[in-house]
Amino acid sequence: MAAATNATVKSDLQKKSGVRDPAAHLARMASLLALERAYEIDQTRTNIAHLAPTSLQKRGLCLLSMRVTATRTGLGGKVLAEFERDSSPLPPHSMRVGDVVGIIEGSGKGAAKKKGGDDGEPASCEGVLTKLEETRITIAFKDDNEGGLEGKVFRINKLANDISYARMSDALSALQTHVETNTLSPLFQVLLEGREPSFRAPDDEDELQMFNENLNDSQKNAVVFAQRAQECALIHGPPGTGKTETIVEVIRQFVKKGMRVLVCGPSNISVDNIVERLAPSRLSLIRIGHPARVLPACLEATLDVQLKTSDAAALVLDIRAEIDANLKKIGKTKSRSERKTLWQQNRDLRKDLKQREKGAIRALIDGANVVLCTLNGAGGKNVRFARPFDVAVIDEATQALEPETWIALLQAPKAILAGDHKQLPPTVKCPDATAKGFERTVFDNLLHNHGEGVKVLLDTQYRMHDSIMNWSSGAMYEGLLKSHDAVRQRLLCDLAGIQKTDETATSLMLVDTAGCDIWENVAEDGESRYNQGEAALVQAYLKTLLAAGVRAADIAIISPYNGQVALIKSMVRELEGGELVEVGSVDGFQGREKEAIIISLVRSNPDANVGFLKESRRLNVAITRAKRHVCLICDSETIERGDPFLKGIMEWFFEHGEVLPAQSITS
Ligand SMILES: Nc1ncnc2c1ncn2[C@@H]1O[C@H](COP(=O)(O)OP(=O)(O)OP(=O)(O)O)[C@@H](O)[C@H]1O
Repeated sequence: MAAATNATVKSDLQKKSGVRDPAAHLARMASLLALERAYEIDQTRTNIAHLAPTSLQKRGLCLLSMRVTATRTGLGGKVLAEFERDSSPLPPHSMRVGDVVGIIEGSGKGAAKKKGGDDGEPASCEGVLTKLEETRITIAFKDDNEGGLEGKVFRINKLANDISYARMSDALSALQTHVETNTLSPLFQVLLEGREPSFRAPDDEDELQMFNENLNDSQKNAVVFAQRAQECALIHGPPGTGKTETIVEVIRQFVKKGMRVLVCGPSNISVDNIVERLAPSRLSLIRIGHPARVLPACLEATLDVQLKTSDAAALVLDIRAEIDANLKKIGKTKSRSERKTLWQQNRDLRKDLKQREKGAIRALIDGANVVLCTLNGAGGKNVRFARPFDVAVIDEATQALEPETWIALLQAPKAILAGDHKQLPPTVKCPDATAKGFERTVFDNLLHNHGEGVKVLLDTQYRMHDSIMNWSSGAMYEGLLKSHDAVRQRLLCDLAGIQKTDETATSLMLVDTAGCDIWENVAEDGESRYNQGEAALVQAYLKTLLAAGVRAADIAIISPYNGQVALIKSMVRELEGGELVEVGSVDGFQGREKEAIIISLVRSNPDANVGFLKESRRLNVAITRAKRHVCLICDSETIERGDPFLKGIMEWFFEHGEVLPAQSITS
C-alpha cells in the first residue's frame, strides 16, 4: 500500500515537472549515446579501413615511416617512446597532445588498403600522445611492447577514444540500477524524478565573509545561493560576467565549511582555468589528468608532479632507474635468452612500481580538499574509489553532454552547475543524435523542469562596450545584464598607440555588401560555404585597423563557416604581421575574447537562405567575443530577410553602429 502511495506521489511529481519516466529517459540517453558512438566509429573506420595509409597521412590522420629513436620510463611505469622520421619535420597532421593513437609495425607505404585499424589488422599497440615537436612525437604506452620498439619502423594512426564512451555508458548503467532498486539519492530524485530542489532558509550564516571582497552583488548572491542549496543549484553566467571568479569563491566557501569538493568541466582547459585561479588560495588541491593534456601553468597541481615530489617518490625512483638500466641492456645484448630474462625482470619491476605508486596516489587524493578533473576523468578509479566528496562543482556545464555530466554527479550528494545555456551547446557529431536532442544538457533539463527558482544569474559583465552588451542582453538575456563601469565606454582608440579613426572610435561597424554582387559559394566538400568577396573585405578592413595602430594580437576574425575560415586564413597570412591575427570558427572561439572582432557571415543569395546562422546562440557567441569593437561583414538584404532574429541584429547595427557600404572599401 505504502509503495503504491509512493508511486502515485512520484508520478504526480513527474507530471508536474514534465520529467519523463527516469528509466525510459536513461534508456533513451543510452540509445543516443550508442548512435553517437556508432557514428564516430563509422567515421574512423571509413577513414582507417577504406583509405590507403598515404591518403590517411594526407588527411592528417596518420604518420608513416616513424622510427622509434628512444624509450624511457615515465610516471605510472608507463613506457615513453620517441618517434622520428629522418629528423625531417613531420608532415601536416591533426594529432594533438592527449590523443589516443595506435601504432602498426611497417612503413605503411604501399601497404594493403585495409591494413591497420578498426576492422583491418589491429594496431600493434595503443598509447597516448604526450609530446609534439617539429620532428618528433612522444607516445606513452602502458606496458612494454614484447620484443621492444627501438629501431623499428611504425605508422601511427589517430584513433577514436573508447574510454570516454565506456565511462558515459557505465554512468548510465549505474543510474539505471539506482532507478530499478529505488536507491536514487535526493540529488538524482531532483535531476531525474521531478522532486523539487530544496534550499536552506537564509540565516546569519549566509552573511558570508567573502574571500574575494571585490565580487559584485550578483556574484555574492550566487555564492550564498550555492551554499543554501541542499541538492543542486545553477549559476547562469552570460559572457564575461565572472563565472569562473564566482566558482572559485564557491569552492573556497565549501572548503571553509570542511567540505570535500570535486571540481569538473567538460574540457581540460575548463578545468585548468579554475586550477589557475584557485592555486593562489593555497587550498590543498590536486589536479587529476594526463600531464600531456594539462596546461603547463597547472602542472604543479597535477597528481603526477605531486607524486614525484611526495615522500613516496623516493621509494619508486630506484625502481624506475632499474627498469631504464634494463632497457638499455636489452638494446645492447645479442643474447636472446638474456633479453627474455630482462623483459621478465622489467615486467615484475613495473608491477612493483605500480603497487607502490598506487598507495602514494591514494594518500595524495584522499588528503586533498579539492580534487579537479574533467567530467570524464571523474569516471576513473582514482576518483571513484577515493574518499567520498560532499559536493561536485561543474563549470561549463552547458557544454557537457548529459551522460558525461552524470559521471561526475554520481560522485557527490550535492551539485553546483555553472554555464550559459544561451551560448553554444556541446558538440554532437551524429546528425541523427542531434536531431533527437542529444545536445540537451543537464543544465537545460534542470531549468526546464524546475524553472528559474533553481538558478541564479550573474548580471554584471566585465568584457564588452555597452552597445555590444546591450544587443546581447536584449536579444538573449531579457535585458537583465549591465556593464561594469570600467568597460562600459571603452573603445579601440582609448588604447595607447591607437589613432582615432572612424573605425577605432566606434564599437559597432557594419560593412554591408547588399547590392554589390558579392555572393556565397559552396566549398569543395559540398557542405561548407565561403564568400570570396567578404574575405577580401575582411582583409581590407583588417589592414585599416592595423594601420590605425591596433595590435594584430588584439584582433580575431571569426566566421560560422569553416570554408570561409580556411579562405580568410590563407589571405591573412599574406599580410605583414597577419600571422598574429587569430582566425577561427565561432564554435572554436567560445570562451575567448579579443579587443576587436571581425565577423564574416558569408550567406548572400537571392533566396535569403541563411542556414545555420539562424541558431541564435551561435551569433550570440560570435558578437560577445569582442571587448571594444565588432565589425560585422555581411549582406544585410539576405540576412534581414532570412530570419527574424538576424533581422534584429541588422536593426541594432543600423541604429547603434556605423554603416560602411562595401563599395567604399578598397583593398
Ligand atoms: N567582481 C569583479 N570585479 C572585477 N573584475 C571582475 C569581477 N568578476 C570578474 N571579473 C573579471 O572579468 C573577466 C571575466 O571573468 P571570468 O573569466 O571569471 O568570466 P567568465 O564568465 O568565466 O567568462 P566567459 O564568458 O569566458 O565564460 C576577468 O578578467 C575577471 O577578472
